[in-house]
Amino acid sequence: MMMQPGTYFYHGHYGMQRSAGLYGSLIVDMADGEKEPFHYDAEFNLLLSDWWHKSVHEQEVGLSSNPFRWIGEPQSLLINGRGQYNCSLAAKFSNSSISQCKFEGNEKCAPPVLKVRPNKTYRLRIASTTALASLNLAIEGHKMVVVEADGNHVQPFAVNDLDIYSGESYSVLLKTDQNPYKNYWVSIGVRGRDPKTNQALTLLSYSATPASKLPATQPPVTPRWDDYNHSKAFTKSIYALMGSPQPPKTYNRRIILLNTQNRLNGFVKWAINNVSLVLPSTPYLGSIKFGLNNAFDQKTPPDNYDSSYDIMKPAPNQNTTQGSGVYSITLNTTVDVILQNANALAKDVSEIHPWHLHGHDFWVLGYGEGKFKDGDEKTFNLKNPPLRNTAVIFPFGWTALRFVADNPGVWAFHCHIEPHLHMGMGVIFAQGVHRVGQIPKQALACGLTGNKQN
Ligand SMILES: O=C1O[C@H]([C@@H](O)CO)C(O)=C1O
Repeated sequence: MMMQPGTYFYHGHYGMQRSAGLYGSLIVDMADGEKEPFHYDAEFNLLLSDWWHKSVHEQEVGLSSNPFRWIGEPQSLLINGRGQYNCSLAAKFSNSSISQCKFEGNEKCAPPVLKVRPNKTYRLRIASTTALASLNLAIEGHKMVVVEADGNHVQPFAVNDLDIYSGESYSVLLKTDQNPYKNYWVSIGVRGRDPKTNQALTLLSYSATPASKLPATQPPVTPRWDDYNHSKAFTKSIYALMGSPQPPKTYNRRIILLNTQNRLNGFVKWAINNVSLVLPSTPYLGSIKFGLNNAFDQKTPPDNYDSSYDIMKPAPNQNTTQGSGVYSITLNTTVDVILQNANALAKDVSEIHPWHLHGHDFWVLGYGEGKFKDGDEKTFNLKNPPLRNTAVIFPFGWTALRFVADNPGVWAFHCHIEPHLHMGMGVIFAQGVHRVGQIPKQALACGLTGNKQN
């Protein structure tokens, strides 16, 4: 497979392996002789994540229990797998009840310091593999120019801070044009949920200044967690770089996916068009290729939801069904997906969900408030929508995506919040499976395909 140059990461996808720490960065460089459409002198790579003290096993058991036990907010935010718990680099500025971390240098938990030379341009590659947290990153005294999103070039734009949701990646350019005799805070905080987690902090440290010299200033303050206008303003500033592939002008099939939080015999679930995803024990690819119809439930999930459903209120009937969630898509057709957010179980609550598609990029055609309705497609951006593989839905809103089903296989499309996927928040797109060649033996090893050859 041809890999598109850019900033990516990999992770385990079985159970909640990603929450347990099974992930890493994956950077694809430009081919020899090819150049990025922007210049930089050096780069840093920041993979962001969140961390709980409770084991992932205990988290999974809690989520699958009746009564339901939610995982709560993370104990730490991590930068390249490193973070602090009961001390903070910036304790004296942020919260007097926590103590200031004392670093001697080279501690395992110490975050990586970004050591820079003055008057250079640095590329920061930033990716988020958090289990839950939506994040905001800011660098004291420095603007960032966004140039890449999920491996695709975007129209450069300058920001003071950047929102990043689980599953996403960005590259930003940073000019080291400030006083080189000072160090500057790099701060990461939680967005979209009432944060109970300390900021993650590290330093942008100019070569003339030792990293041990902490700034005397307050680290950048993360925008209020529920200031969604701030998040929307950032998200809606992202456009494809001129010359990027444009979307087809029309679609063959439109699938509207209602996102709801539900109950099932007292268990708490998430469901899409009232189907809560349960992954079968036989992997889909082999069972579909070999026509093993009893390997998973063959019921086709609906392409839409009941038009009388009031997305602004808790559902009158909170029950959901469960299923294998497989949408069969005709190969090489254009599919529009409208992700429709709604009120969760509790009154006046609707959360952010970053949706991630395997096997494809999609164009993000637009966002809207309330319920998607006929005529809203007139607001779609068909000229320069960004190509991405992850896009958020905001509380009580919708997000419209378009993709061409040109990659034979079986692909998950799911909320990238790990506990939400575990609770059923995803669907499956199957396309052109007869065109898939040899399936690796390991991918047939379990369930009904256990002794299949192909
Ligand atoms: O899926 C979730 O469950 C909890 C809460 O809704 C019920 O405890 C929460 O904050 C989620 O995101």
